Amino acid sequence: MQCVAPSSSIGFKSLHTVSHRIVQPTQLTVQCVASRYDAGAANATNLPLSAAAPTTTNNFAYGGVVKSRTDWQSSCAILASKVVSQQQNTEKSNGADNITVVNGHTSLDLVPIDKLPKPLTIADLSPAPLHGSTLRVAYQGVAGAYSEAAAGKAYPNCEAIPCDQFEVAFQAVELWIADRAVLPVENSLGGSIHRNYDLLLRHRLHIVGEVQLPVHHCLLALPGVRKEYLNRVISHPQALSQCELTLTKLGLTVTREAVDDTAGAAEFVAANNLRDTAAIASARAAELYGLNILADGIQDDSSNVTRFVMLAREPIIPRVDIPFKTSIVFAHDKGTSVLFKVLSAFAFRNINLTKIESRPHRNRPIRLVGDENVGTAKHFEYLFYVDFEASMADVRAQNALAEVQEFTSFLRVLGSYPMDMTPWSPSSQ
Ligand SMILES: O=C(O)C(=O)Cc1ccccc1
Repeated sequence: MQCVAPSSSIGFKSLHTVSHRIVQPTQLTVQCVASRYDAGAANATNLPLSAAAPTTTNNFAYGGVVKSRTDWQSSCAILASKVVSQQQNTEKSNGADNITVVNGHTSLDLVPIDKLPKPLTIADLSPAPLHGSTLRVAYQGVAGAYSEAAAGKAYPNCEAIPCDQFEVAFQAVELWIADRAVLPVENSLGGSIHRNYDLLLRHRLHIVGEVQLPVHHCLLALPGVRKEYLNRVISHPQALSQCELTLTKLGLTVTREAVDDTAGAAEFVAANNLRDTAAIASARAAELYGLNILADGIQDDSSNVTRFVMLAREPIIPRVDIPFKTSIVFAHDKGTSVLFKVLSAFAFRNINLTKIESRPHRNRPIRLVGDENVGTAKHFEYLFYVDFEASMADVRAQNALAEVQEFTSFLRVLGSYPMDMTPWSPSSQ
């Protein structure tokens, strides 16, 4: 995996003077910092993309399974037109003048059979980047963040693009600066990352994949610093909570401070030469920012794993020949036992649920239930996020969702995507 910013927008500045503020949401820029620590890390220490203002897209107007199906149909149509144009090219190549069309270029040379372009398979039918062949994957954080590792696991030869906020990673995809965004959504120790679920709703990106990444935390400090010198530990809030017990066991009952990402914490310690502060981050972050590993594997549970989802502008075509998962979000409609009815729609079809999560419904916080005799009862309104093990190409899933729609006031399919089936092994990530 490469860790570079798009070359058109790279600017070299010193770590202390660089400004990477975006003036308008439509003018995302990337700046690359020549590393103070070592020349080899220069690529890896790109300053993240940043944004001035969050978008205010209202996804509720867009929600609904019918709309999502329409989306699928329109992307199928686009992809079908790609296939047709490929067929037309092939037909051209079989024409009387024997001109072969290879990757859009015509050639009068005879091409050996093994060099002919391979036919498209269903796996090719995900939108390809328009500029060159390297997939650009936006993640929140700086080089050495776990999200960067997740991007590399999902797309081994990708170009990872650091962003200073998740909002920016989303916008980078929406504005075609990146092809995918990677987003941590839940952790085996810390539970769901709620803010990121809210982001999924506020944007129109589709989940096109997932990866589960074993997370191995290290306690990092400047060379020569010992545990006894520390009076502060900084990291991403999830990392701090995943290491809480171990930190206490190590005698580190010092102040904890939350920062945006683990590798950013390591970079901060190094850049500011902080001899009283340690960071919780990966071994790779230690290497990149010239820090020592004071303690290795400090997560409270060795089976610490984080689930990330991959987001794209277009959905992928769902398949039934490999295990697929589908993620949906819905809101209650009027009536009783709505959640029971919704979950039964899956249970009766033997569709396994892998996740259910409720979040307060921000746009409609309260539901009034009138009763003339007693008064007006008020309930909180919730959005429910459900993941189930079936593809949207599976008729069981289609029927279940048609039924779910009857009981819900809002339903959106966030994506139907291949399940991460890699064997589980705690790693040294
Ligand atoms: O901060 C990071 O490195 C992230 O990618 C977020 C995160 C934090 C802790 C565990 C997994 C992911």
